[in-house]
Amino acid sequence: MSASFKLGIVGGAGWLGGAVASTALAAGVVRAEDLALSYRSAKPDRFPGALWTDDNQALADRSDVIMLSVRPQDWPSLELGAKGKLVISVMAGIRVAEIGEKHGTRRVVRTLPNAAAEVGKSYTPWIASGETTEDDRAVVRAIFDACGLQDEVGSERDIDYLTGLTGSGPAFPALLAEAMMRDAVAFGLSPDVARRAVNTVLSGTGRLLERNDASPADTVEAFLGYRGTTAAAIETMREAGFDDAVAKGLAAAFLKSIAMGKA
Ligand SMILES: NC(=O)C1=CN([C@@H]2O[C@H](COP(=O)(O)OP(=O)(O)OC[C@H]3O[C@@H](n4cnc5c(N)ncnc54)[C@H](OP(=O)(O)O)[C@@H]3O)[C@@H](O)[C@H]2O)C=CC1
Ligand SMILES: O=C(O)[C@@H]1CCC=N1
Repeated sequence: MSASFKLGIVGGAGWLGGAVASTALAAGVVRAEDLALSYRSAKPDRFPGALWTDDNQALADRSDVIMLSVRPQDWPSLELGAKGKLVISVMAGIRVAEIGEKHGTRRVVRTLPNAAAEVGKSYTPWIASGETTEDDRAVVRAIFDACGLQDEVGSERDIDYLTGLTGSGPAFPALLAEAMMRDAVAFGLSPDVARRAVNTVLSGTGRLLERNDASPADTVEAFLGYRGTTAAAIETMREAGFDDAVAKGLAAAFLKSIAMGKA
């Protein structure tokens, strides 16, 4: 990877673009003076030393690496020529070939980070077009190593699947937490106590899994082994269709990602 590169984030005012910028700056992957971000509505007041612009072409012209971080429905109207430069997309659904064709480059990387990029804990799968160089790959690895873990995967089909599994992934423990919290409040706990309890369960579980790097099946098995309260709960949840609901949800996300690419 070249020692420094100029990064331009289209849609950098948004959630994910801002999260990647913040994490990449904190990790020293990019310097503030080499960073440009574009906005559409309001100019944000963050990232001192970086350039904010509402001119996407000016951003592209001053950047070596252009990250596309607008919502997929906003991408068709985005006017931006990248003239053979490295374009990294974080957009759900949009295919490598379409991105290359629209922006005039064959150096395209399609990634799918998640919201935990904000705290350096994203999982980011990615796939590169044929003309992407080893230096380009090093840039992608540097940015997304700073955001958490990254893997180059074998097919866009894998990206479509992982869009649900890990791109949407943080929403699923949040969904479980919301259901747990609603149950706790219905039981009679105060919302404050319920929220502290449930959030602590989630963050504590994340830390445990990270430290032990255990297989989830081993973790569940260890809890089932007590034949106590946890086994009573897990077996009842499974009988009520827990595993099936998860599989159906992931299948819906996979199909949605494919459909978004065809729209
Ligand atoms: N958030 C997440 O967890 C994840 C998101 N993604 C992908 O990341 C992309 C961005 O998502 P996210 O950050 O959450 O969405 P946001 O809506 O938070 O951010 C998108 C930003 O793009 C801006 N924008 C839209 N059009 C333009 C334009 N032409 N020029 C400049 N800025 C523009 C929007 O401005 P305005 O304020 O005017 O709308 C907004 O600030 C999406 O494609 C999504 O699929 C992928 C994985 C996870
Ligand atoms: O829900 C979405 O479409 C985006 C992509 C993955 C997470 N958020």
